[in-house]
Amino acid sequence: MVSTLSHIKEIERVALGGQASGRDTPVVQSWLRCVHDYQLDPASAQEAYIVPETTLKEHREQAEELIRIGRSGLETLFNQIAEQHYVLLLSDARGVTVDFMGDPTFDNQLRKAGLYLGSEWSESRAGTCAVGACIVSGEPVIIHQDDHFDTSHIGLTCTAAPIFDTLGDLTAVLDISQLRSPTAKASQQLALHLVAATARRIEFANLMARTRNDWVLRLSRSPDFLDVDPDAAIALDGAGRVTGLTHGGFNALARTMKLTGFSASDLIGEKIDSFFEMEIDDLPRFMRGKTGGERMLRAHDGAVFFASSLAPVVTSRQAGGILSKAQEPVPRALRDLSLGDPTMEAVQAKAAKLAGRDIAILIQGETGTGKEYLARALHDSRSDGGPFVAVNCAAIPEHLIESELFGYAPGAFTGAAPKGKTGLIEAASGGTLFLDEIGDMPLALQSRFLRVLSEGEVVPVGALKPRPVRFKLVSASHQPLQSLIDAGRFRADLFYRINAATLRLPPLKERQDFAALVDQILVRIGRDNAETYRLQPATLDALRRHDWPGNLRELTNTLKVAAALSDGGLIGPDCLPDDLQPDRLPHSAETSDADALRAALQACDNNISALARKLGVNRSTIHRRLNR
Ligand SMILES: Nc1ncnc2c1ncn2[C@@H]1O[C@H](COP(=O)(O)OP(=O)(O)OP(=O)(O)O)[C@@H](O)[C@H]1O
Repeated sequence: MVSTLSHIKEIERVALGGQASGRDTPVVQSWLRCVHDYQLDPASAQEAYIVPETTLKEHREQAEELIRIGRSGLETLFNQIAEQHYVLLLSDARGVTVDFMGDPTFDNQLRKAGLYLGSEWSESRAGTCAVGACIVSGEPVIIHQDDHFDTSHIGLTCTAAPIFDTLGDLTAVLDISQLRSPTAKASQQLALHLVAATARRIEFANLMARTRNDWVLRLSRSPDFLDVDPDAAIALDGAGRVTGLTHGGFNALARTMKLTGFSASDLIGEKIDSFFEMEIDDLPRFMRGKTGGERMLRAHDGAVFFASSLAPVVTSRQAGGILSKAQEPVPRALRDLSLGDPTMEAVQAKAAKLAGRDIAILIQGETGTGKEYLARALHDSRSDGGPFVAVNCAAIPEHLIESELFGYAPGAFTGAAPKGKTGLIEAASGGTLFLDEIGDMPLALQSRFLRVLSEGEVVPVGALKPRPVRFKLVSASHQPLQSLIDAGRFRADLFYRINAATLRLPPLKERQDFAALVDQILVRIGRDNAETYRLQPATLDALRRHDWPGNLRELTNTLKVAAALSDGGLIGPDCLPDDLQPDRLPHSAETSDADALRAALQACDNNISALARKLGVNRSTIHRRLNR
């Protein structure tokens, strides 16, 4: 084994841009994050950290279902490896070990080494380690002996694989570790294979437990293990839309689309026939008992899989979208979010699960898609209340944003209020801090904010003492933060802190519940004006044809104006702005040709005004069409 000193020197050399001697790329990347992002010092050894009993209880409660579902997989794995003196850790997405199996004879040594229940293996605390590196990269990884950053851990060998939930978010990490191991890293390849296979099985068990009302399509490249240990699994609703998937399922679908840079949640709601040469009615064809040949399934990119389908356990569909895919009740504040759009239903189900948890949420979506609306709904769903403080990082001038966010001490600078000022971060303590357009936060403030998140304290400008703060963080951005990171304008470590889970709002023009949304907004406007509004069919047609670059905000404003211009609450197309005016008759079947137009006119006793009223267009439009 290498000496402590040479290990420290190697990390320092790598941090200064030097070559690493035969290290794997994930190890080098993690070392660089430790030095540059978390400012860890390789020369200062920190023993493993075990969280206090009460904190562990909270983490275990949050991971309770996963622990239950994963238990049999963990036991099987442990039986395979216990003789080699491996221990097994299941950590949550924050790196805290919530389940553990090891040989009790070595309890003391294992506890001291941090291979124990409650140990925290986040990268920012423990330095390069398998659990931490796996949380950051989302990939299986071996961190062997002096791959570890901290010299306290360089005796250990640790191998970890991620576990993703059915909507594609990393929810846990499975790790197996040994106190002592052969020097060669290659000795751990079998361990890597075992953790990755167990993680895959846990994801599958989780998908099966959560999608009892749906079909499950299992896929493998070979027919032999298709029914017992498939490579991938995808849950589908009665209309053939994706409602959940394992990580293997995500990879399989992503490969058929030949797309990169998108996440599993982008695939939720997509129809299965956009990936494979099959319809929903073909699912029974792939059930058990069919021959291998009958179960072949071709993807649109030409790849061939063996497919096996499982019918829903409960066939009655829940009406109204009030129950999420996991059959958890959706809190009242989140119920209005989707009126039948599959993508929004997935967002709603995910939001319902996240709302009560202390998990930092990032909402992505074009301008006006309802990011703040969703942030507030998440806040209103929490039983512990507290203030909701919304800050638009793009709207505050750069020279003011620091004092606005952090506050300042009395006399901190010329022109400051004599009593000082409480910052918005502190004002959100006990509630929710909503940071809109977080991509516009200046870089220097990003580092300060990162410290607030890691230490749970805020230091106002000019103040000497930090003040404790505890808030739920919801951030939003209309720009893809990954591209800001690539451009050096956003810190990657802050990105990981604010983005424990992502909710992605679809643009309005892609929503399938458009008409219901229009109705809902009109009911709200009607309530404010003590009026009842109705739309002429042609008005809805015109609304549907518009592109809505301003999304829900533009739609809400358009409907407010249209309601104000309506006569007796009936909204005709003439109440819409110029760019939405139908310049020709609607393309409906009855009016698309001359015969249909004549028939429609006759039905109105050849009264052009009556036909124009019925179709919701101007009389001049009818005249123009008749002339043509
Ligand atoms: N689910 C919804 N149902 C009805 N109206 C909504 C919904 N979501 C948002 N709105 C309305 O759309 C408008 C824009 O919403 P919001 O401000 O939340 O969007 P945003 O994405 O935060 O916008 P920006 O990117 O400009 O900050 C608001 O008037 C809001 O009331």
